[in-house]
Amino acid sequence: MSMATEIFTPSRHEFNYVNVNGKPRSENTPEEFSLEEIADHDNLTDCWIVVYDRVYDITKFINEHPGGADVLLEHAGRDATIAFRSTGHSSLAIKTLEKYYVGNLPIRQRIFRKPGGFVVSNMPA
Ligand code: HEM
Repeated sequence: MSMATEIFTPSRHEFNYVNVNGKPRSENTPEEFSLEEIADHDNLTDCWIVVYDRVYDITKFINEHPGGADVLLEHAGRDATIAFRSTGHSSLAIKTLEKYYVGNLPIRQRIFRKPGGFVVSNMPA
């Protein structure tokens, strides 16, 4: 057992999310991407955004967005939660988003969704 594993004793909830070596614990555990890593996906041919602590690869959606490609590219590689929310998107938009879900922010970088199912938004938990 490594030193890190001995020191790190996650709670029951954290156990499902956090990993010591940066890799998913299992196939069922959503992958985690840090804001630093997400920032590399910031262009028309490789575009990720964050909405409510979830990570979306919207590369294939950019040219289909009813609100235009430009507003999405302004948020490429960044958190788009405020823009997404303030535009008053419909439930169809939220459903559309789910098609492009690739993973979550690590716990330490989350704002809305905390271990234990605590959710500070009306987005699906
Ligand atoms: C990947 C994330 C996004 C998805 C899946 C998405 C999806 C949609 C959908 C389906 C619509 C049609 C209206 C509706 O159903 O609400 C729409 C409209 C719109 N979106 Fe987004 N959107 C996203 C991100 C954004 C962002 C970051 C902005 C930035 C401000 C934005 C700005 C707009 C605007 C201005 C419209 C209205 C267009 C019009 O009525 O002419 N969207 N979006």
